[in-house]
Amino acid sequence: MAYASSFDLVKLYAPSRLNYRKQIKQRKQRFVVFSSQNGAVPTAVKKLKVAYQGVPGAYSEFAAKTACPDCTPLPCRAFLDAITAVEEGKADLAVLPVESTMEGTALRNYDLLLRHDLPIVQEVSMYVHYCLLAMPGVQKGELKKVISHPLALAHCGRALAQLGVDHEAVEDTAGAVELLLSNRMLDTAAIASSQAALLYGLDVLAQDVQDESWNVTRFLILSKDKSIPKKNKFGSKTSLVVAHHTGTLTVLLKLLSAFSARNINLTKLEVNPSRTDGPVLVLDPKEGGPLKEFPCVLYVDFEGSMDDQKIKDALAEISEFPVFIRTLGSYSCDPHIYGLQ
Ligand SMILES: O=C(O)C(=O)Cc1ccccc1
Repeated sequence: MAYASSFDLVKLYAPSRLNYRKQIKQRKQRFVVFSSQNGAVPTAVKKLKVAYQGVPGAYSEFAAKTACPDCTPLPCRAFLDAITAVEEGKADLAVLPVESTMEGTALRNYDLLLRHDLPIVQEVSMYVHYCLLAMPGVQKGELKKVISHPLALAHCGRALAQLGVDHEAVEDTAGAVELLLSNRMLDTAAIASSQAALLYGLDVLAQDVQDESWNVTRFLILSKDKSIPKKNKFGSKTSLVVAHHTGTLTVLLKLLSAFSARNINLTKLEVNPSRTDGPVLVLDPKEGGPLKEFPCVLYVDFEGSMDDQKIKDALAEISEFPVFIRTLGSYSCDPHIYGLQ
């Protein structure tokens, strides 16, 4: 299992509830010492650092370890910080959740993809099942509030309505758990994974609290390295953004005709018009800044790589139109849906 090692560590250094922060620190230190004893420092140095938003136990951390089982996950406060960590060379890769079966595209995270120049090098899809967690001994009837990541709150709307308590968004699911612990909140629950319950020593008040049992989130792994990753047995996939100032319908027709003429299979096609907060901003890596403004962009994923001639031909045909096309990355297809255990 991709993340078995982290749970072994949890057992070894199971945090006592009062001393949690200190224990986590010790856990990290012990881990580094452990690495350097086994083949000296290079083992630790060579490990890829994968930046993710959240604290240990966040779903993005599981995605990082699934994509890259030997990596050292680097917790970051916000998704933007994870991206900046890669841009500044503090991490090798960043993990970004971009869509979920229940909520569709995470537009804010897509905005980050568009505004930065970090190619997608891998995709990971994971089942996301949530638990309602509280401080040991707290009963459901004592709850006044539930806190979690906005996506998790959205995925659990029905359970929240049934509970009939307030809810509040915080940075990430595991961060919500940490907040409960550090403030000893006895009237508040967190929505997070069962692994976060284990890791932080909280009680599980309810399991599978998401509205749908089939809840899959797709994460993208970003890198600074611009070379196209090698194909695997499932072939390649490419993500593009097609931005334009003209009629969306005409651009869509042009795109569909160029792809269908070459039997290129689309796996995502989404029209994203500008929102109330202004036009969609897209970085043109050839020109650097400033960001280009568009009233509408299309998100397009398809099977094939930018190395394939028929893909190049299709894009050349679409480019006869006044559109701005940016490749977000060609990467190996991964049709597998991973679980947390
Ligand atoms: O908050 C987390 O744990 C995250 O990693 C973000 C997230 C939240 C809900 C589903 C997938 C990712």
